[in-house]
Amino acid sequence: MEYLVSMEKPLVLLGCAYLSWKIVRHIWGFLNVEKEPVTVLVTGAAGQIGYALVPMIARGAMLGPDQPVIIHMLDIEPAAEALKGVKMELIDAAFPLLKGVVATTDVIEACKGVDIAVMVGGFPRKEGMERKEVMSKNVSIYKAQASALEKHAAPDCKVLVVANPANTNALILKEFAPSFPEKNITCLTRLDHNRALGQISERLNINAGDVKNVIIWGNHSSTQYPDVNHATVDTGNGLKPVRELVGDDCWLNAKFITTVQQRGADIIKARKLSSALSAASAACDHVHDWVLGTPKGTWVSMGVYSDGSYGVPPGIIYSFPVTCEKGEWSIVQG
Ligand SMILES: NC(=O)c1ccc[n+]([C@@H]2O[C@H](COP(=O)([O-])OP(=O)(O)OC[C@H]3O[C@@H](n4cnc5c(N)ncnc54)[C@H](O)[C@@H]3O)[C@@H](O)[C@H]2O)c1
Ligand SMILES: O=C(O)C[C@H](O)C(=O)O
Repeated sequence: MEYLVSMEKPLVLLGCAYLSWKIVRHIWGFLNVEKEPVTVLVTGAAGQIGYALVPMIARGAMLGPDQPVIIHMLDIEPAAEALKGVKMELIDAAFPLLKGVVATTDVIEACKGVDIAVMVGGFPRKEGMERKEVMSKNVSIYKAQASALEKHAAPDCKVLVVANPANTNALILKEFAPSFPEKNITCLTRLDHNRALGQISERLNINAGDVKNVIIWGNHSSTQYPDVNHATVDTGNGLKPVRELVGDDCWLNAKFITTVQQRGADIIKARKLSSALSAASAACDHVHDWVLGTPKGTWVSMGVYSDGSYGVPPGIIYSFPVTCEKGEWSIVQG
């Protein structure tokens, strides 16, 4: 009884604080007060992915339709003119959410105060190459840019590495920016995740939005393992396992897996250039879910720092199923 009486006051105070917070939020929304802009860095912004990505960010596809943004774009000197052109086009598109654009070849200016860094700068592979073959060129970029990010970005900056080999570049960034929280450095395997959703939806002739909970395990390379063992389809009449609906384990265990593993190479073969619009879209999905949260009952794939889950050696960047809440990812267990 005494215990309950002693708890009464703090509970009432907590209740009042919660109510006041709800009222302030309500009035804030009612007055339509604009949010503070979030600063997003895109490196390699004059390249193919950059060109597809920056308008998506400026339109709210990454951080939501009510979140103003400032975009910092970095590229190297030979691409400076092209970068200037991208800036001109961003201005010409008159995006209401876009509150500022910086286009620069100076890595320090680019990294200053950024809240989110999407690291696309680097060289893509050509037809017939594996992604690890661009390692010697690209890894040195990530060594050099790690310390600029560490020194000049916002302290809680979230980093998404897109440039290949993505897991390795993210690991290098983590090694060379030791004060960055490990949780803040991730790499893109959402493109592979979305490709898996796309293959299932094509096979079943349904909308990709009705398929969920595929998993990409491992590396953004041909060794990745696309897993449908827990994937489901929303049939409109409850969730059904993908395996049951597809009803063809031979396809799921062979062709489906190699198609997802080799999709990047197939696109290079067809386009003579590596994937760009799907990569940009996946980068938006990755950051969107990381910052704004994954829907209830849904996980996504992200290349994250391994904590030893599932027997994966700790300290490497590995793609796991994750859920996100309040800007933090956690590996789905079990
Ligand atoms: N993880 C994924 O799912 C995924 C998907 C598609 C592409 N990629 C990779 O993304 C990278 C970019 O692809 P792209 O098609 O946009 O290539 P791109 O060649 O069209 O553009 C890359 C840009 O990076 C710039 N750059 C080079 N060095 C730089 C540096 N030190 N700092 C800043 N910018 C620099 C280049 O000048 C160029 O403008 C490649 O490594 C590609 O393989 C990854
Ligand atoms: O395949 C590539 O080299 C580009 C990218 O990693 C992709 O998966 O499309």
